[in-house]
Amino acid sequence: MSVTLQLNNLHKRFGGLVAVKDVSFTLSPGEVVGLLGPNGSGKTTVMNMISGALPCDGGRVTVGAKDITRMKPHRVAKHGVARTFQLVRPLPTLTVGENVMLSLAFGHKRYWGRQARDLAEEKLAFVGLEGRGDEEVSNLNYIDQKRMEMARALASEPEILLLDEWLAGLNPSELKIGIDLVRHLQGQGMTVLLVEHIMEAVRALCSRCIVMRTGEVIADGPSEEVLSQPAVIKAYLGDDHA
Ligand SMILES: Nc1ncnc2c1ncn2[C@@H]1O[C@H](COP(=O)(O)OP(=O)(O)OP(=O)(O)O)[C@@H](O)[C@H]1O
Repeated sequence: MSVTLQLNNLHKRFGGLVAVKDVSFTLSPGEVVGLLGPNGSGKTTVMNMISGALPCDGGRVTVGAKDITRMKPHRVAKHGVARTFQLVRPLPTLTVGENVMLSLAFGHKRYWGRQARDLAEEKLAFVGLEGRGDEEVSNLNYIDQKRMEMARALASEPEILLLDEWLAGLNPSELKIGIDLVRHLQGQGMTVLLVEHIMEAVRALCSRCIVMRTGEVIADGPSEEVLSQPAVIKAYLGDDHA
């Protein structure tokens, strides 16, 4: 895995609201970086623009030498970028395995039939759902839905993974499983951009954090350093705590 994700002056407005303003940063191959900020600061909008779910109004997104700005999500996936969503959105009429196979059919490389089925099983085993490909999606509890969401993202064989609050809503023991899974991906060299409010997870996984406030990046650097900056504490907790 060897590609760099680069954002240059990304900009997005919704009517009169500037949701993302001149956001620039680069993720080196294999980095796991936290994208933090209070509610409404623009994190998901940034993820949406990288993944092609939202067109940007200005700026550029590149993966390696390839400009992926304004590409549709399925084309972005083909350039090695996958994402999970804040809310798990399985296709309920398909089985667990079929949900993963769908991503294989439209991913980075295309797989069909037997090969897709085998690969889906492999991805499901990786996330801890070994042998459960034929189950109804409705059988899955919350952590297993999260696992399936991760398997779907991994099915497109990404080099860069965008995790949008993937760990949210997990209980403490599930959180540990989730953190371990991301760590495992980290060990394989995956580049990860992690939007997360759970600081335990951020501290466990991210050596670097980028913090946004009202659409702008206000800090970017080593996690411990960034998280102790007065401007960051103020953004989260208000003036009295800075
Ligand atoms: N589709 C949209 N239409 C209009 N406004 C939007 C839209 N999506 C986001 N916004 C606004 O843009 C701003 C940034 O939202 P965004 O969801 O990116 O923030 P966030 O940092 O991800 O927040 P959270 O942590 O709550 O998920 C907010 O003011 C939000 O209300």
